[in-house]
Amino acid sequence: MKAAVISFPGSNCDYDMYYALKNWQITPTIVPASVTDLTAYDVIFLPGGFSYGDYLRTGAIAQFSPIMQALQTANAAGKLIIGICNGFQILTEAGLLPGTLQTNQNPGFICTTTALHIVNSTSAFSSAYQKTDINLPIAHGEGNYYIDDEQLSQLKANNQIIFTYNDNPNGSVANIAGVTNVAGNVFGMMPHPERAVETILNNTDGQAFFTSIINFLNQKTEAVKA
Ligand SMILES: NC(=O)CC[C@H](N)C(=O)O
Repeated sequence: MKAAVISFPGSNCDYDMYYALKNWQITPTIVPASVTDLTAYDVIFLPGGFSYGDYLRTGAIAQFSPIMQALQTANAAGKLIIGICNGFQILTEAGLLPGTLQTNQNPGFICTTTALHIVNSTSAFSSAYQKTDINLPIAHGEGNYYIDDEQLSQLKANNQIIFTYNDNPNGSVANIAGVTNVAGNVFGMMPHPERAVETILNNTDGQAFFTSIINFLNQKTEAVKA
């Protein structure tokens, strides 16, 4: 199983993600945002950070990177595309995920651990969780998820909301922390599962996130073979 971890100028969680993925049956490669072909990869991760210094608006410049056309192609092929924090911001800016990430309701950078509720436990990103509530680190200044009422109804009707905050730290509409696209192959979340994969980190609640993805990819491979 091959994973691309896209590195934008200003990404700072690319090696955290690379390190986390190495614990699973997955071979990660750091791929610069100047690359235009992602066909070699089974799953694509957009890590956290401050791509292009968060200038103009977070993710606003990254959406014009050469890699974005390859991401659109990967999406059309139904590949899993996962954005964490800044990656989530980039995916909304690029129109690959609905909604947008705004400045936190109380402006300022929040760096803490927060409780999340798993709303949809059957997705490719949550199916391995054995519990309904988990704790994950957050670290962002623009994590306030906004979506209008009409699109929010669609998110709910299609089960696209995967994680919500128990104690909404940034003012997100409907406490939303992580969503998928309609097809369920593109996912973004503000919290950082890659920072919660080992006991030495004092939090292993991110493990089942990666296990869910691996299980999904393995089932997909088995289905193709059959
Ligand atoms: N950890 C991150 O990815 C930072 C996210 C983003 N640039 C913000 O501050 O909102």
